[in-house]
Amino acid sequence: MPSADPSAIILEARGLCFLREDEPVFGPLDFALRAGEIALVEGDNGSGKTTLMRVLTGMLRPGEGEVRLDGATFSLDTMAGAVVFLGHQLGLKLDLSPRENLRVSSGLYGQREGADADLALAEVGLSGFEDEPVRRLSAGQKKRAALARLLIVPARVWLLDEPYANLDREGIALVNRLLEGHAQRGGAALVTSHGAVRFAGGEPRRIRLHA
Ligand SMILES: Nc1ncnc2c1ncn2[C@@H]1O[C@H](COP(=O)(O)OP(=O)(O)OP(=O)(O)O)[C@@H](O)[C@H]1O
Repeated sequence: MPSADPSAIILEARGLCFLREDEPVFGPLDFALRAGEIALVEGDNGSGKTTLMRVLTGMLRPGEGEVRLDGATFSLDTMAGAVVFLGHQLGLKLDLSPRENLRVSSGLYGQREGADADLALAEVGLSGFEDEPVRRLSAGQKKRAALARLLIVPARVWLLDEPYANLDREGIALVNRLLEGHAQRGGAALVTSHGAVRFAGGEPRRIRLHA
């Protein structure tokens, strides 16, 4: 990951809209996320927070406007490996263990220099559960297993849809710790949350969606 250059825009949306049956779900939306920045995406139920995340990963095509990564127009090629999405569906293979799931993730998205699966699992509080099939883990432990992926893959942009859901107070602090470390390494993140979020670094940037 490059060192943090606070002036470098990593992810940018310009006049971004998503249309469903010609009706806008959100937008037009403009924002620029720089290295080391974390922004909270806010909006009422149904305002399009999850849809925005899906557009930014390339799973959905924007109706209008564009997404830029490092100044280049979005394409699945430029996003691959640079962006990681953690959504309501955690993307875990239930028959595999947390350790095996991390191996699958690094096979698909690459591995950050110096990343270590067991250290990542210890950091998210899953020591002793490394080899347990994921289906036997609690909802909070499953969430932690998915969060460990963030410590393994090299992506500079994290898109986290409701990362605090199913987590206790300690888990919420863990998410904040992961975000803080990511920002310090020069990464950027967009986070949605229904609850109040307290980032250790103070008030987060806010991107507001209107239903
Ligand atoms: N697959 C779909 N087909 C049709 N409409 C959909 C689909 N997914 C979402 N929608 C609609 O698109 C709008 C935006 O949904 P989205 O899930 O992005 O909102 P959200 O802000 O994430 O909501 P919440 O806060 O409730 O999670 C809503 O009106 C929703 O009903």
